[in-house]
Amino acid sequence: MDGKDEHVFDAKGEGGTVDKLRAKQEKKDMKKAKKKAAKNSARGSTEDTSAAVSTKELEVQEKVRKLVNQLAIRDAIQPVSGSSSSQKQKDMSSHKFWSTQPVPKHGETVEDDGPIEPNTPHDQIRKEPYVLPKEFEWTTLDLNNEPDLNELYTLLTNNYVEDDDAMFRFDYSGDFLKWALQPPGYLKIWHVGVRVSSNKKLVAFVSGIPADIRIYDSHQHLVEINFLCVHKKLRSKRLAPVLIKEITRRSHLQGIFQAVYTAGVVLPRPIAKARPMLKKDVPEVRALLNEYMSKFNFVPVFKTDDEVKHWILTREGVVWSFVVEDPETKKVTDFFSFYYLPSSVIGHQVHKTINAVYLFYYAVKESDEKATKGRLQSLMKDALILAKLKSVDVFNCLDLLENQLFIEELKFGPGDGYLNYYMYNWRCREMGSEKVGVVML
Ligand SMILES: CCCCCCCCCCCCCC(=O)SCCNC(=O)CCNC(=O)[C@H](O)C(C)(C)COP(=O)(O)OP(=O)(O)OC[C@H]1O[C@@H](n2cnc3c(N)ncnc32)[C@H](O)[C@@H]1OP(=O)(O)O
Repeated sequence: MDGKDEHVFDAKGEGGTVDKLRAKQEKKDMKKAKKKAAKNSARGSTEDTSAAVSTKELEVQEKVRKLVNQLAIRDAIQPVSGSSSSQKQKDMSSHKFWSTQPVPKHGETVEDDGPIEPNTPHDQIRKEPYVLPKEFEWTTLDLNNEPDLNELYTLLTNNYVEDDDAMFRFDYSGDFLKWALQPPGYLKIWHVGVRVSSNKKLVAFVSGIPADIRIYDSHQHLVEINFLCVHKKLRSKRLAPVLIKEITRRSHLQGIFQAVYTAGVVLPRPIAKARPMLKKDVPEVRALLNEYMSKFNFVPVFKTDDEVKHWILTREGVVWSFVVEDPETKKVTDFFSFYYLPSSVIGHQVHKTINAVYLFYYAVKESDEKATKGRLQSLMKDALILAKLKSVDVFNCLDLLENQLFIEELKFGPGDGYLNYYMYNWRCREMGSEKVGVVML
């Protein structure tokens, strides 16, 4: 790492609440966009004039972009094919890091399921953190501490996942991050950050949360890895492998040797019957969800009501859940949920944010596919209407669970990318997306 990096990180203190930081970021983006517009203006018109003249045109362009790009970020995470370097599958020998890890190799045929390497005995697990380049130091973030949360928000909002054209970047809110990273049983030591030693600026992060998963017939208590992020100015310096090794070490110390991660992306019932899920619905929703999940091969196992309360129950501005109950028995028959994850529009003069929601967990209770299809279509229509009422621009979903039963009929625009699901230190047979029930944030 050369001395230039330290210079770059002579950051001014970035205090304030997450909202203030967001406003500050928007101001910064606006300034940048204006500068860019002035630079691009062929006639050399002033910044204000060029903005005024192009506003209408930009709005039209934006509408089209919204439609075309609603799935672009997902594609950026893991595109199917194409010419950009991020889209190419490297051969195993050129994966300097991944070729050393217990993961199945490209092209390997897997016929049986099980760990790839045995658990390391506790006394053989490295006790000291991995060594970072000398300018950096490890930090454990405390997300209940406002400054730590703000720093994480700032790092991610400026450096996390973008689409290929660098037009949009995920903008996870502080509340969302707390929800995603503090489920029941979470461990602070799995919120791993890297700071510049000289000025303590947070420049990289990776997180783990505990999760229970069933994959085929195997129930596992494992770690779910997410929010791996390295500051843009520090890319391609092999910091990511050190972060991954460190979160692996911290998982091993807790006796956990498997991980899951992704890389890359209504029936004739009126809306009035899909009422917000209440605390009292938690036990029924848990039972319904676990039962519904039994059809799939790779699913979360909600062991306690607390987990359902944490993950599914509505938190305004983060996640919404609705249940349908039988008017006579008052039993919950179906439920669905979606989470709110806006994307920043990078450097645009007019539009700052795309308000997007993503379909999260749902369950329906029907005996055959035809009935399930009708039921799901009706439920998802309700979900779309409810999202619209919340001023959402885009409703996204993947093609996992039974989403194929409504995607076409409800006119979802197809994406052309895939979100790849991975298991660490676990070999298992491949499965189609219709067998996947795990939804990751
Ligand atoms: C038992 C417990 C186990 C726990 C651990 C389980 C595994 C968890 C795995 C992590 C799950 C994360 C889940 C999420 O959060 S997915 C979200 C990932 N984050 C982003 O896309 C945000 C924007 N990008 C960045 O911040 C950086 O580009 C990142 C940090 C992604 C890489 O930084 P950088 O660009 O500066 O690269 P480098 O020079 O340091 O390192 C290059 C090496 O890193 C490999 N690489 C690149 N991207 C990813 C990626 N998304 N997953 C795994 N590996 C990745 C790459 O193939 C190469 O290795 P190899 O090809 O030479 O071998």
